[in-house]
Amino acid sequence: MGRGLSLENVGVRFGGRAALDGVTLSVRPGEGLAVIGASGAGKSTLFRALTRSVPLHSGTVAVGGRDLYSLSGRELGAERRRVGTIHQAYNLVPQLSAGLNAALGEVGALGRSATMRMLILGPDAELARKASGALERVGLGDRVRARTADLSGGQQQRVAVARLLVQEPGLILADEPFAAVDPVTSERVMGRSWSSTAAARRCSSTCTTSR
Ligand SMILES: Nc1ncnc2c1ncn2[C@@H]1O[C@H](COP(=O)(O)OP(=O)(O)OP(=O)(O)O)[C@@H](O)[C@H]1O
Repeated sequence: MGRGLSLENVGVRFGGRAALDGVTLSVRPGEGLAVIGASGAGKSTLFRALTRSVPLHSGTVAVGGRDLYSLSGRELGAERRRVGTIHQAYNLVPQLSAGLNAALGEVGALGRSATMRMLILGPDAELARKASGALERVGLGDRVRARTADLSGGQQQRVAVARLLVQEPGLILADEPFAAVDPVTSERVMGRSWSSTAAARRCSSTCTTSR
């Protein structure tokens, strides 16, 4: 497939035990896919296979028509900028405001000195607008200046989603992005921020959506 995500016969083993075996699926641009399964079924392992953080025992993972596991370090860096991920640990900076945390989504595209300037002086007007727009989309438009540590767990999780939206990734990979968010809010955030397919709206566990 030209664009989107495609897995063919993917297998991952830990110490000889199969955590994934023969996983084949594809997600076209604009589609969302939720992966739901029992504890220990391999959802997080699938997420790690999609981010190339575990070696494959078999099969291929292609993103945008390119085999993810055959990319060089440099190519992978460029590819990672197109792929946004949300982990179960949100990795926010608690002392910084929600707005600045959301703006940090842009860091991959900024150089080191521009990042330092942003941390010292704050984001420029355009990035600040982008960050508050993303916070608005996750229902936190009124908390842009709030210290992230003072937000609830679910609000912090939404800040992590906003940071991802700032990246404007071509592909979003998320491992339980709404574990700490109530169903009504997660439905609203999904509806505003992600692909509006029924599958994406139902996504509550590990999910992928590509645009
Ligand atoms: N680093 C590892 N070393 C050894 N075994 C592992 C490792 N990571 C995962 N596993 C095993 O792989 C299987 C799948 O684990 P995984 O974390 O992917 O499950 P999950 O579906 O995400 O579970 P949960 O919903 O409980 O988070 C489990 O049997 C687990 O013990």
